[in-house]
Amino acid sequence: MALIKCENVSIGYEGQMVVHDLNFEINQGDYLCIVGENGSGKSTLVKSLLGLKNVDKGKIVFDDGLKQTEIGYLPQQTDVKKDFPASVYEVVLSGRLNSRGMKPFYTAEDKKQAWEKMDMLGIRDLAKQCFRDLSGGQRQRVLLARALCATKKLLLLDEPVTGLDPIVTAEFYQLISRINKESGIAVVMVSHDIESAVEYASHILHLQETVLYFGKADGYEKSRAGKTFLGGETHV
Ligand SMILES: Nc1ncnc2c1ncn2[C@@H]1O[C@H](COP(=O)(O)OP(=O)(O)OP(=O)(O)O)[C@@H](O)[C@H]1O
Repeated sequence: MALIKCENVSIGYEGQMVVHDLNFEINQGDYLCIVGENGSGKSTLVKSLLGLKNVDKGKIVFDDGLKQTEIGYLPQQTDVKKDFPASVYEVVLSGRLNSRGMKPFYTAEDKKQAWEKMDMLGIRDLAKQCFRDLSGGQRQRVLLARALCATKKLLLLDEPVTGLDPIVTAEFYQLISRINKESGIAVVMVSHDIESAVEYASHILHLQETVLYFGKADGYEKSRAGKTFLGGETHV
């Protein structure tokens, strides 16, 4: 059973459709990269997957016990307050907010999860440091640990490597790949880095108003959309 199934989904702003007739699904353990030109509707789709924006037509079905509030989300860097005056530990722990319900304090389990995720991402030593003093790569690890605190099933990452240098970018991709393979958490990543998308992802969703390609990553290179996009042309 799919974790998320989009059935004939159209989404727009004030009646003006940005994407239409989207059909695709995300299953447990998948690593889906959403690619497409600037303005093709990737972030709009992400907002709807997170329940922050209603769809205008069709429906998004959540299954396999996944609740929308249990998606671990790593936002675009432009949406992150980089001067946030909190420690790394506090930022990671805040990933537990959604699962806490109305409880006023973090539980021992919340704290255990935060330390576990920091260990998993190799950032335990940074726990007491202020988030705003970190490098871009360290900050992304912290935000990834926070996203992991929020989910057991699905990570949603919106352009997570923007602004990172090539070495840190490669490390970040390997980290995501390891989490996906070892813990079976499904990954949905919006990316402009099409070559890495094909290298690491299991599936590709190419958007341009509608779905130009949805399927296995290894079939994408041979598809018309893939050949054009990978070849550097912009329109299919
Ligand atoms: N709040 C909004 N109100 C009106 N139009 C919007 C709003 N947000 C986005 N749009 C429009 O929707 C279209 C899709 O934008 P979106 O940000 O989803 O694209 P994207 O594929 O994520 O782009 P990028 O690759 O540049 O991040 C664009 O034409 C954009 O101008």
